[in-house]
Amino acid sequence: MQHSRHKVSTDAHAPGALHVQNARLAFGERVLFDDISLSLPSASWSCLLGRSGCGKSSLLRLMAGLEVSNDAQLTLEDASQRPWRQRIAWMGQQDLLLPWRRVIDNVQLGSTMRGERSDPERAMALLERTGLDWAARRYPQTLSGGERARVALARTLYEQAPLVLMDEPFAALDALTRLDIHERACELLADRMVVMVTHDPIEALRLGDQLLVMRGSPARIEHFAPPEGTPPRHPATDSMSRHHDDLLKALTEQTA
Ligand SMILES: Nc1ncnc2c1ncn2[C@@H]1O[C@H](COP(=O)(O)OP(=O)(O)OP(=O)(O)O)[C@@H](O)[C@H]1O
Repeated sequence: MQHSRHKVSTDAHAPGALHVQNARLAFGERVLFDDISLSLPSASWSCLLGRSGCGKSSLLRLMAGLEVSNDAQLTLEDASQRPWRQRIAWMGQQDLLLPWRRVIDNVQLGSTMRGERSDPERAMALLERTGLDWAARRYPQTLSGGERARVALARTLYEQAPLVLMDEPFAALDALTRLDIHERACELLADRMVVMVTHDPIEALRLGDQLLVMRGSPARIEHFAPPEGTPPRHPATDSMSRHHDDLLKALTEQTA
């Protein structure tokens, strides 16, 4: 499959970069993280990894404006100074497809829920691009897990949001289906800024322009150099194996 992801500059000052600044989140006495700042270059994937419970999903939710703690803060800013909250799409581990709506109606769900006019032609074009045009009139429960994940991807793309936040979106899929959806997601999201939480180092090494390892308490973010080459990188190369070993070491090392 062809994909159009060009080499991404991870220069924080590159035009179009989005800056996450002064992120802080505490639940009562427990400070999950404090003063985290990072930059998301335009048209790039940033993969967020770290031990279970370190705060990855919480940081993502905070970016999406979904975090509920009273002690939470974060600034999202780019050169345009336009507000970001309305320009974010979310894709989680559960596909959340409504079983009583046909696939094409699930793709257009966002506009339906906002009371906006739907665009069935665009929804259909997205289903074609995810290889699911044949399933447009079907109901979600008649599809496989991988097909449902592709519908969820089409629904995310339908939103046309420049920032896409993904919380382990492919975790429930088997390894081969995951490799296939990596290729599709990489091509289809090539022009977006993606932040993806994942537990899978291979997934991060395959897709990430930027690898962010979260660790410590309160958690900090450390940058881990991605393998050479343009995503989606082939999973079985010497370079991938080396980076995999190093990334696992970084993930399992205790911080001082
Ligand atoms: N609303 C909440 N109130 C209190 N504690 C919370 C709340 N939400 C999350 N936490 C705690 O914050 C910590 C971080 O949770 P979070 O889901 O962000 O971790 P994570 O790194 O995504 O973990 P995992 O990889 O297991 O999904 C956990 O210890 C969790 O119990």
